[in-house]
Parts: sequence; structure tokens; C-alpha cells
Amino acid sequence: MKIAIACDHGAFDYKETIKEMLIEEGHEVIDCGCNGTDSVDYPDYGSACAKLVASNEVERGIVMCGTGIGISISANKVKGIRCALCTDVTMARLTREHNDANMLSVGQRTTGIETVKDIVHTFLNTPFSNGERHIARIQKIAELEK
Ligand SMILES: O=C[C@H](O)[C@H](O)[C@H](O)COP(=O)(O)O
Repeated sequence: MKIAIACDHGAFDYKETIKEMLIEEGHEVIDCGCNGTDSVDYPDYGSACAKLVASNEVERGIVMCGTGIGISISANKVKGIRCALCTDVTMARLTREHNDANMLSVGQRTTGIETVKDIVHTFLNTPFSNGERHIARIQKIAELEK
């Protein structure tokens, strides 16, 4: 799968770990930064990653910051993005099945790395349920963007 990944300084270590894991597993990863632990602004990186997803240059986006909150809010400002902040595997499964989330957000300061690895695998491997009620709700989200 072609995946874009981004973080701020608060999640640089996790971004590097998850990027390496995905590449080892055979995914193509586009790294949108940041590139170190010097303080940066998460909207810059969250939006860069989200634009690659929205333009279909990549299939999925994964973003990270201290909590995962700021960078997910930023990603969700880009039209067509459904970015889900997940703190456990159940949330990752349900956001794929119910929301057809195209981006995942996690927090380095809030969620352990082994849980994050499981969340990422679940997010990438769970298909959308295609349920009629879910499709109708996602269409309503899209209407809000008009
Ligand atoms: O939602 C925002 C993120 O958690 C940021 O990673 C966090 O606010 C950065 O905080 P600081 O600049 O104090 O490292």
C-alpha cells in the first residue's frame, strides 16, 4: 500500500519507528516530515500529509503528534479527509468499518508503541463494511464540506 506519514516534534520517534515497520512490511511510504525533535507546528505536517491523501496520491495517511489531537484536527480541515484519532485497536477497527477513515492519528505521549503498532496494522488491514447506513452518514459528512 502507498502510505503518507507525518508528525510534529512530539512524535518524531514514533514516526521513525512506524515508518521503518511499514517499509519492512513492503509498503511504500512517503515521509512528509518533520525530520527531528526541534519544535515545529503540527498543522504544517498534518495538512501536507492530508493533501496527498485527498489528491489520491497515496491510499492512506498516518499522522502523529504528542496527543494525536492537534495533527488530526489539522488533517480534518482538508476536504475529503476523515482522520481518526485512535488510542486502541477497537477504535482503529471501527473507524475503518463504520467511517471509512482514510487517515489515522496517534499520540506518542499518550499511547504505548506496541499498541500503536497494533492500531496501525488494524487500520491498514480492516476493510470498510460498505453498510448502507454508514455510506449515508459519510455522504452527510461530505455535504458539510460544500
Ligand atoms: O495536539 C498537539 C500535540 O500534542 C503537540 O504535539 C503538542 O501540543 C506539542 O507541545 P509542545 O510544543 O509543548 O512540545
